[in-house]
Amino acid sequence: MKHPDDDSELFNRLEAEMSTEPGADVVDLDKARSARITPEPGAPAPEPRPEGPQDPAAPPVQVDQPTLAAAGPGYLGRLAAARRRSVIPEWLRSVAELKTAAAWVARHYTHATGYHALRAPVYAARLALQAPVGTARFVGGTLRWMADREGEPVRLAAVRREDAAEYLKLSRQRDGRVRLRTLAAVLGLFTGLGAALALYVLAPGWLLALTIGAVTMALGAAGSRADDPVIHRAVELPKTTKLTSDIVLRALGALGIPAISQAQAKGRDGFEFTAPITRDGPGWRAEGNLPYGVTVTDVIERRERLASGLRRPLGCVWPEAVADEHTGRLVLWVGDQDMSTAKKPAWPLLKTGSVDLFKPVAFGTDQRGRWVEITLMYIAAVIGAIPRMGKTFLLRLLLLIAALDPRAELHTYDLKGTGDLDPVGNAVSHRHRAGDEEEDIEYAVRDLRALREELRRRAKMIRSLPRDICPESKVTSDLANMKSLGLHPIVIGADECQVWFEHDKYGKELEEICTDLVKRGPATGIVLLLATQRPDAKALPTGISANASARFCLKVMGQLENDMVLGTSAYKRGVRATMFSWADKGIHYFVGEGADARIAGAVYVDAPAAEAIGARARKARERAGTLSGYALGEEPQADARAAYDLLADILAVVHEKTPRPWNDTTVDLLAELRPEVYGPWADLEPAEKAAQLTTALKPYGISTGQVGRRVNGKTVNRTGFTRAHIIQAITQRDQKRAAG
Ligand SMILES: Nc1ncnc2c1ncn2[C@@H]1O[C@H](COP(=O)(O)OP(=O)(O)OP(=O)(O)O)[C@@H](O)[C@H]1O
Repeated sequence: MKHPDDDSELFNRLEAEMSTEPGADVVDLDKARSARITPEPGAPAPEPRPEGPQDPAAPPVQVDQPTLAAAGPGYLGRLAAARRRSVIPEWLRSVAELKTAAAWVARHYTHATGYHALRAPVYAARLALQAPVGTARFVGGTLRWMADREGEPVRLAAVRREDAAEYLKLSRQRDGRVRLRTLAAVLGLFTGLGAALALYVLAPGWLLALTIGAVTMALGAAGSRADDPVIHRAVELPKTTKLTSDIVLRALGALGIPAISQAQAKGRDGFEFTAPITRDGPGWRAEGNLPYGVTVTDVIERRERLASGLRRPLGCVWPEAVADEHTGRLVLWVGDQDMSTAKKPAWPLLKTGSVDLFKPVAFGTDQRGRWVEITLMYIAAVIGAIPRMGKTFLLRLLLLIAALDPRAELHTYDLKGTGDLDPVGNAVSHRHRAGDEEEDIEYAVRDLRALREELRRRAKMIRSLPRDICPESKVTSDLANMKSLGLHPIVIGADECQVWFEHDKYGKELEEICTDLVKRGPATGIVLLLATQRPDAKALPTGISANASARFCLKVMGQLENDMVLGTSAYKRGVRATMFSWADKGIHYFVGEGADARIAGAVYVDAPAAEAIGARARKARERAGTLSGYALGEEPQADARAAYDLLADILAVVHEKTPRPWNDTTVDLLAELRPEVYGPWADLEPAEKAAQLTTALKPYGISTGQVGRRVNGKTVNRTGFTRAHIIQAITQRDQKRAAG
C-alpha cells in the first residue's frame, strides 16, 4: 500500500534535489520510497526498540530526515511565498520624493556653479602666476622625453653589471628613439611657431586673446602644486562610513545577547542576512534573522549599545521589527546623520497653501526624510510624553493644520496656561482659553456641553440624510461644504488634558463628554486631540485612551505610559517610545488609523512661524466668511445651560413624597422648570428621554434602575432613581467644596 502523502513528498524531494548543493548525496528514489511504505495490516509490527543503554555498534538515530525533511517548502512553494522587491524604486514612485531629490540636485549644482563663477577671476590670476613654472615644467619634460631619460636607469644598470651586449642593444635603441623624438619635437616646434605666427597675423583679436588665455591657463595648470589646488571644493560632502556586514555583526555581538555572543564565539555569525546591505534614503539598511529565540525587541532595548557597536550617534541607529514577519526579523536602518539634527525638507504648508482635512496632510518626516501624513478627519488622538519633549508643539502643529482648512471650527484649550496655543486660538478659534482657573474650566465645561448637544444633533442629521448623499453614515468633505447642514469639521485640542479629568467638580462630566466625543465624534466630523504629560489612567481615562484612533507618543519613561498612549501590548511588540533619547525633541511613534506604528519627527514650527500661519488661516476664513466666536472677540452667550445645577433642579421638581421617581416624568418636570436647558431632552423618544437622564446622573455616581408602580391596578416598570441618592450627592459635593 502506498502512503497517501507519498506523491507530494516525492514532488518535494525532487524539487529539493533540484536545488541541492553540488556534491550532496544522490538519493536512490526507489529505495527511499520503499523505505517509506507502511506495513500491510496484519503484517508483523517492527521489533520494539529495547530500552536502556544502546548497542555501541548500532548506528546513531538520525533525528532529522536527510534533505527530504530539511528542504521545507519546495522551490515552487518558496517562489509562491517570495516577497518581490518593487521594480521601480520607492523614490521614483513618489512624485513628492522625486521632486525633493531633483530640487536637491539642482540646488547643489546651482550652488557649485555660483561659487566657482564668483571665484573665476581669482582662479585665472593664480593660473597666470603659475604659468612660468608650468612653461619650465613643459620645456623640461619635453627635453627629458627627447633624451629618452626614462630608459636611463636601465642603461646604467647594464653598465653596473658590465653587460656589454645588453648595453649596446639598449644604446642602439636609445639612439633611434632620440632621433625620432627630436624630429617630432622639431616638427612640432615649427608647426607651433607657424601656427602662432599665422594666428598673430591673420586671426581676429578675440581669437588671439582666447588662444593666449587658453595656453596660459594650460601652462598654469601644469605649474600647479599637488598640495595647493587652484580650485577648491564648493561643497564638502559629509563622509559617512559604509555599513558593512562586519560592522553589523560586530555591533550585534556587542549587545550582550547570549545567543548571538555564543554563536560568534563558535565562529558563526549569529545573524543571518536575508538581503544585501543597501542604501535606503540617506542611510543604510540591513535586514536579516536573529538567532532562534532572540527577538527584535531584545535589540531595540539595547539600542544605545548597538549605536556604540556601530560607532554611530544614537539618533542614526534605528532597529525595527517587520510587521508581517516573525519576531526575529530585524531591519536595521543606520542614517548618515542624527535624525534630530539632520536637515529636514521644508514643510510645504509653512509659507503657502491650505488644507482639506479629509485628505492626508504631511506633519512630519520619518528617519529616511520621507513625509509622514495624517488625515485629521475621522480620528480622535492622544499625544503623550514626558515634559519638554515637544508635545505642545506637536498639538499646536496639528491645530495649525486644522486651522488651514477654512471650514474647520476650532476649540483650543491651553490648560498649562503659557499661551502656547495662542497663535491658533487668537487667530481663528471659535472657543479658546489659556489657563486652569475655575472660570477657565467652567468655560470649557459650557463649551463641551454644547459640543455634546452638537454631536447629538449631527448624529440625528446624518441618520436622516438619504443614503445616496451620505452613503457611509459619516460626514464627508462634500457634506461639510453644505453650509445648511452645519456638518463642518470641528477640531478640539486640549493641552495638559489631565487638568480637566482630575477636576473634582467637573472631572467626571468632562471625562464623560470626552469619551462620547472620542467614540462618536469621528463619524460626525468632530475631532478631539488630547495631550498630556502624565499618561496614566487618571490623566487619560481608559474609555478615552482605548478608543483613540490616532496616537502620538514622544519619549516616555516606562512600559505603562508607553502602552497607555500607544495601545495595549505595544511595548511587548517592540513599539517602545522609551528608546527615544532626551535630544529627540518632536520625535515620536505615530500610530494612525489602521496603520502600523512608525517613527516620525514632527515638523518644527516655532511661535513666530505659528503666528504667521495663524494669520494666513485667519485671512482664508475672512474670505470664506467662516471666522467666528473667540477670534472675532465674541464671548459665548451667557448660557443659561451652563449655570444649571442638575441635582438641585431635580430636588426642586421631585416631591419628597415620591422617593423613587421615574426618569421620563422627571425630565418632563425639568423641562417645565428650565425649558432652555431641558427642553431638548423632553423632545426625545421616551426611551431616549430616560437614557438621557441616566447619562446625566452618571458623573455624580448616581445609578438608575427599574422602578415599579401601580397604574390602573397594574404594575408598570420604568427606569427611575432614588431621590435620597440625589440628596446624598449634593451633601457630599457641598462638604468637598467646603473642604476646599
Ligand atoms: N518638532 C520639533 N523639533 C525640534 N525641536 C522641538 C520640536 N518640538 C518641540 N521642540 C523643542 O522642544 C521644546 C519643548 O517643546 P514643548 O513645549 O512642546 O514640550 P512639552 O512636551 O509640551 O513640554 P511641557 O510638558 O513642559 O509642556 C521646545 O521649546 C522646542 O524647542
